[in-house]
Amino acid sequence: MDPTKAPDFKPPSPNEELSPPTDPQSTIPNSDPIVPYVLADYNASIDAPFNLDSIKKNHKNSSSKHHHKHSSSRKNSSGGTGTRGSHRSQHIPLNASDFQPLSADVSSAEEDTDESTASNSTNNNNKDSGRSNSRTIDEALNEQLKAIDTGVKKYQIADLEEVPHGIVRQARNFDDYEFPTHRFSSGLKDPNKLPLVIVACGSFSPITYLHLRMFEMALDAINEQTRFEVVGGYFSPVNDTYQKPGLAPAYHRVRMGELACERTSSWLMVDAWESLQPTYTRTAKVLDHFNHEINVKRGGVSTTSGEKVGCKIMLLAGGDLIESMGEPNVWADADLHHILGNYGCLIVERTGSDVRSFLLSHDIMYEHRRNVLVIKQLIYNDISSTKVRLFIRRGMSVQYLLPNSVIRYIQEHKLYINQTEPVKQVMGGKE
Ligand SMILES: Nc1ncnc2c1ncn2[C@@H]1O[C@H](COP(=O)(O)OP(=O)(O)OP(=O)(O)O)[C@@H](O)[C@H]1O
Ligand SMILES: NC(=O)c1ccc[n+]([C@@H]2O[C@H](COP(=O)(O)O)[C@@H](O)[C@H]2O)c1
Repeated sequence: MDPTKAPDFKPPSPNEELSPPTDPQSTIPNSDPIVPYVLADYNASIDAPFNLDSIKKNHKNSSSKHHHKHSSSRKNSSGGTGTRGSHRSQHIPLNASDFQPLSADVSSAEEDTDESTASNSTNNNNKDSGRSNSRTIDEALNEQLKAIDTGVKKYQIADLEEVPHGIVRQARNFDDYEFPTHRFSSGLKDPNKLPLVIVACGSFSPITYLHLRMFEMALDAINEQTRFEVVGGYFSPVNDTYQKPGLAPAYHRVRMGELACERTSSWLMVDAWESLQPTYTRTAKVLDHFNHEINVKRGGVSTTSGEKVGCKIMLLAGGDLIESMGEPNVWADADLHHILGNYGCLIVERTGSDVRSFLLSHDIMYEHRRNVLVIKQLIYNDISSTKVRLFIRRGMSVQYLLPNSVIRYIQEHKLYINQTEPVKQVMGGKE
């Protein structure tokens, strides 16, 4: 847990500012904030009814603004949105009156806007637009409500545990490393959404059902509360030089992650890049690596029309990790601005941590609050890897805390049985 123990960790001295990663910020897409709310609006629904006429008006205004601003440089990450980029899909509404039309209305609204010199005949076709638009909206809303499929979705069924099938493996050394994309959706399914990749950094020693659940909770929150579409999810196990007590060798942690992802999920992957680095890599740099692989090397993600757009990358973390951002000398301010401003954070609430109060009290977090989505655990899960390691050491059952394939791997490789972590620390540390 304590990065100050990493061999290359240098606490920032009062006179020295730890610089953010050196990757050019220009490669990070100008993605909009994850949460278009201010805290005061917290319970307002992003999908509240909207006024199509005002959308058209706003869209016209903003499109003309876009034409002028097209070449303008990137805005301050904490600043407003909606004026950057000329493409509709890069616009995330900030106010209820600013919402995009439902999918059924997008094309007509857009056609109207794009053809700013629209002929009279087009206008004539739309002469009873007020009435027909509101009818269309109601119809579309009803259709959408009907279309919300209830029940367990096919992709959520975790029945792969006992099915014998191969595991996509990451290389054991950096020379053979390849960025895993076998479950990455290269294209968006919804024309109204923006692509998002979720990255969880941590020890994962071992990976547990809580770590896997975190992604599912994040997926639900993103689908329900934002205009983003998740196109991939990655675990990035920390490097061995992190030297946290109980850290199994990175090779094993990566393999356990792969087993867990491949056998219980249909969309999660493990990226070994961080674990294969010669030294500890700060989280800001890890996110830059994902940006490089997805947005620089692959050019982003295709929309339904085949055009490529930049993919937002967000850090998924538990409340404890976020609270560590307030501890002295653990995170450099420049890194926090980089992570929260250029990427963003999905924070899963953890028992015992008051994330919302922390968000209010932490200046940098508060500054970037629109890029932070706090995810409430509706069913509390507090499985701790530390306790799992203790149970294994004591010969106790860990069944139903982690996937069977991971339990078998631990048995086969005799992991965690000879650990020397002080029991007091294990039992006291997470409470
Ligand atoms: N109970 C929990 N609720 C929410 N997030 C959690 C919980 N446990 C771990 N996390 C998050 O999972 C990520 C990976 O954490 P980590 O590998 O340290 O798991 P852990 O179970 O806390 O491990 P350890 O017990 O070894 O510290 C971190 O972002 C951490 O905040
Ligand atoms: N300065 C930093 O970049 C910094 C500080 C603390 C933790 N972290 C990361 O957070 C994660 C913490 O994981 P644990 O909860 O397992 O300790 C690790 O991936 C670690 O690299 C990064």
